[in-house]
Amino acid sequence: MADRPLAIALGDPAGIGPEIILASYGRLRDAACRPFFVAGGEDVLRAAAARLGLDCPLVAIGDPSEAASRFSEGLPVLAGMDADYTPGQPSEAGAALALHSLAEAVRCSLENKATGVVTAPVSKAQLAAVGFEYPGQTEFLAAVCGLAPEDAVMMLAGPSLRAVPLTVHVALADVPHLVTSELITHKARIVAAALQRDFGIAAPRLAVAGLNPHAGEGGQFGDEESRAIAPAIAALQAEGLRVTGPVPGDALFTPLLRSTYDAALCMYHDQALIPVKALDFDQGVNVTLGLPIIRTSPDHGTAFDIAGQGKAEAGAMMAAIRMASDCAAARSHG
Ligand SMILES: NC(=O)c1ccc[n+]([C@@H]2O[C@H](COP(=O)([O-])OP(=O)(O)OC[C@H]3O[C@@H](n4cnc5c(N)ncnc54)[C@H](O)[C@@H]3O)[C@@H](O)[C@H]2O)c1
Ligand SMILES: N[C@H](C(=O)O)[C@H](O)COP(=O)(O)O
Repeated sequence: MADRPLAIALGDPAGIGPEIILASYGRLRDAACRPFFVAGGEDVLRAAAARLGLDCPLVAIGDPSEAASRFSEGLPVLAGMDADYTPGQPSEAGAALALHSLAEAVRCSLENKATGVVTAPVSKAQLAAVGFEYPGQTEFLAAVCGLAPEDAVMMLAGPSLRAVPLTVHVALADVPHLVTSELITHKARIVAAALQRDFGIAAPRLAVAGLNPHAGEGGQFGDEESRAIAPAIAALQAEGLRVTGPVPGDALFTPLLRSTYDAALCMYHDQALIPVKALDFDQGVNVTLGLPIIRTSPDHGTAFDIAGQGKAEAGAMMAAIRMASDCAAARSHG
């Protein structure tokens, strides 16, 4: 089923999701990329196109199986879910649509009607206001796939760097207690397997960051390196994985060191995400590793401050669609 489409989740309709989806369709329609459809939001997308003067025909579909044959006619949109389009003004109705669209896109993928999910940005605060019980979509995806939260691994990937946060949507004060050998070995194994399966890297090289300045300076600035990180690296090496570290966080992203690994395993959210967004913001992709389904997302958020103004760059959304398409190809050839 080479033309099984990707399912796009609309994201928060008050954010830049609608406009970057429309722009991505315009630029990818004739590219060597898998066809895709949007799970709901036909009125939202039509209003966004009108506001921004985008010439993007929409095609209402009743089932994902119609998407591939109609993709050249217009952007296929699964009928039946909608809300008002009020860019920059998030609402509970918009958050509810974002949640329905996400759930529907994932359902299509789990039922093999779609080949993977690309999620446009949501607001975690807005989702929480309508009862979403997860800190982020990564944790939601783990749950709907029947996995534990630590089995779904966030990776940010751009042309310059792939980086994985060991701890994700938690307070910085909680990080030292969450850095354990068990969590490091667990996530490193998932990353290595996913780099093989989805990215075609036969023998992935991982570099593991330290938590403290100078990776602890021999214990002077903290014991997480000696207590948890170094033992985890030794255990992974004993399994035959190509793992180095603990590497001081301020050295890990120099151009020279970046050339020595395929992914950096970082200890906390911003240690991993700052370098990717600094180097590759317009091409960065958030990909969830370890799931039975493919899931990618642009590396940025809802950008309510610029929504509906024609200022949003669609590069990261296009990169997310392309990466999902490439991962699907890698899995079908694996
Ligand atoms: N993939 C996701 O679903 C995702 C990712 C990150 C943050 N978020 C959510 O987004 C909301 C806002 O988060 P934030 O303000 O920290 O980050 P943000 O990425 O939304 O915005 C940060 C800055 O980057 C700009 N920006 C973002 N995307 C852009 C684009 N494509 N083109 C041009 N400029 C762009 C914004 O205007 C803003 O100045 C939060 O509620 C957060 O939960 C969602
Ligand atoms: N941590 C991500 C980022 O800052 O880019 C973002 O919040 C998305 O997370 P989910 O994919 O888990 O929603």
